[in-house]
Amino acid sequence: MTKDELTASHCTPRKGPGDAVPADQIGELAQLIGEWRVEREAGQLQREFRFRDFHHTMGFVNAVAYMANREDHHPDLEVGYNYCRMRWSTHDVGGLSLNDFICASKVDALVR
Ligand SMILES: C[C@H](O)[C@H](O)[C@H]1CNC2=NC(N)=NC(=O)C2=N1
Repeated sequence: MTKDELTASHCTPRKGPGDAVPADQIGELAQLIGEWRVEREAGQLQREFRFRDFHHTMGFVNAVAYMANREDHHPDLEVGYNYCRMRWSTHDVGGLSLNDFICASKVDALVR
């Protein structure tokens, strides 16, 4: 898969351990979202974004929220004046599903 294909993909319902990304496929997907930290043990993707001020931070957060609602897949956010720390994981899978990589890639496209 290419980065563009990942970004253009959409989330689908993924439930249960059978929908987790197999360990031997995580590396290949991780290469496509190189700015994210892939925490295999915790089963999550994490990235920190920095902004000029609160207006820019919240513009980004709102764009992410809009995308997440459309995809029905939602990040954990830690937001401050000029930063947003973001984590993606799939609760229904208990770790990483393809949905997490899709959404991380879509977020990358917002700040490109
Ligand atoms: C029914 C609905 O698809 C699920 O509750 C979705 C909503 N958003 C979600 N977001 C995340 N991050 N993980 C989930 O498992 C999840 N499940």
